[in-house]
Amino acid sequence: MKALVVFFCLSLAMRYSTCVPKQRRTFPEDFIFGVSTASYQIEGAWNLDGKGENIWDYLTHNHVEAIADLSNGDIAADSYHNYLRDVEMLRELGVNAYRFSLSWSRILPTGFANYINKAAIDYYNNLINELLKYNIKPVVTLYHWDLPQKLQELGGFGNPLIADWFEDYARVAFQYFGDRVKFWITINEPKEICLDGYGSTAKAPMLNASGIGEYICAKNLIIAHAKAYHAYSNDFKATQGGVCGITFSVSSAQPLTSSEEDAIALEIHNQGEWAIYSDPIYSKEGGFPKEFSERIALKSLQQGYPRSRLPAYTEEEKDFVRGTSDFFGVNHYSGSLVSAVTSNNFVVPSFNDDVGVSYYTPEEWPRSVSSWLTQMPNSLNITLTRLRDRYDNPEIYITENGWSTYQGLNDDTRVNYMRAAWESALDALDAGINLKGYMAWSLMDNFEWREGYSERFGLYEVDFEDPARTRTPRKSAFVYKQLISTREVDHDYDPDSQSVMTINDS
Ligand SMILES: C[C@H]1O[C@@H](Oc2ccc([N+](=O)[O-])cc2)[C@H](O)[C@@H](O)[C@H]1O
Repeated sequence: MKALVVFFCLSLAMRYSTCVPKQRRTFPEDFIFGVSTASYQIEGAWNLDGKGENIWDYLTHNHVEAIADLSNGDIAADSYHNYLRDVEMLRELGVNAYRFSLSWSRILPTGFANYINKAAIDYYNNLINELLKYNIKPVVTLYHWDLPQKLQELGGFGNPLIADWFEDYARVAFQYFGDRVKFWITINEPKEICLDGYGSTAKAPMLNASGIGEYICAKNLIIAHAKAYHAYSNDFKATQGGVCGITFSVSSAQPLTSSEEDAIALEIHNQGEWAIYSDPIYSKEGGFPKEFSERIALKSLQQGYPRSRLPAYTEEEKDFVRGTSDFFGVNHYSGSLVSAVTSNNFVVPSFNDDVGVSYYTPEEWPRSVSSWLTQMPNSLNITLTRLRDRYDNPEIYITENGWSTYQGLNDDTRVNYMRAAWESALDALDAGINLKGYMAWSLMDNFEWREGYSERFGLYEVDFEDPARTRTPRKSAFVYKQLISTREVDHDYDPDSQSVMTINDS
């Protein structure tokens, strides 16, 4: 009888794929499930207990109009005072990792390592100890965009000395927290720091040195990362036994057509968007990607510059940087189709003009409330496959992945997006991609940079009108909790967004 049913189902399945129950696949036992946040976006306490000013404090206080809702991160989710509740939320979700960042200017108020702020050390020690009490692995980012303002006034990532300043800061972090922190991420998203902050006005410090600033930053930043990596591996790794790496934002891109021109456009896009940051570390050749470098060199000459706007890596620098990461951190959100056909209406010089491609997102792809974030089918797997093929299957952690909504607890669009991402991650695992963990962005609503609080990325909603900054789980929080406890994606599970979260500590 059973055989008959299976036969009946299988033959029908050829026409109606829904007849056969979808096979549930399982994430590996040792898979890391976490959530991510960043210091400026959640901590608040912008000037308490000796913290120094950073570039987001400076921007939001001196150019109020730069933020969509005229807000700032002065209080944000007030995690400086609410970290115990934050850890309680992590226990509710059942995650085994929490990615957060250290505020450089809280630890070193001047930016330099001449003076260490004890209150900052106490704050992060308390948070780390609370996490470890519940077996939650601290995944610590040293730099998530909040540069001390004093260092910005000295040029920030435009000044090659940033590499020394960053190494000094990293050493302080390793020294004070490395006995308990075993997973370090030096820098979050080089592209957003350099292109948005130095090549345009999308993020602080809004330098807008278009076509030049982003490339100077690209090299200085990666050398800074490498200095911190070497400091860790030379002086801390043997005794502390952790890993150290870096995280890139890598969106998903496919060619719009099967033409050779679009294939070339896709490769140039990939080189410009992320490989100019990751090739120096992960490619065998080292240094900036060849075609992109040649393209900028040629354009620079045509534009009358006596040398390329993209600074070169010396052979010594290439050797210093190559191999400086124990894993590949990926922040993945969105995707698009890339075409060689462009309007050529770009500012000159600029990164957009240098890349010279155009982007298309089909109408049917779901859209979030963020202009840049759409749900491309199978996008995570496309991205991970590309990284596997380019860099010989490195160990990969998804360090951010998430979706924005407006305020409200019923976040079905986020649930759909995350389930699709998890299925895509399972596809990647099935294909032998060396994926070790997934961290959702974000644990809770927070200050979304120039969008302020108008775009919400939290699994937990934060009431920013409430002085207590009450946190309430959204539907997606329950769905993520279900995924973590079963390690399977259950598309039928439909939690009531008002249900109460419980803690099942093991
Ligand atoms: C929502 C989070 O975005 C991260 O940054 C970005 C920005 C843009 C893209 N993109 O694909 O265009 C990806 C990631 C950021 O790291 C985090 O802080 C959040 O703001």
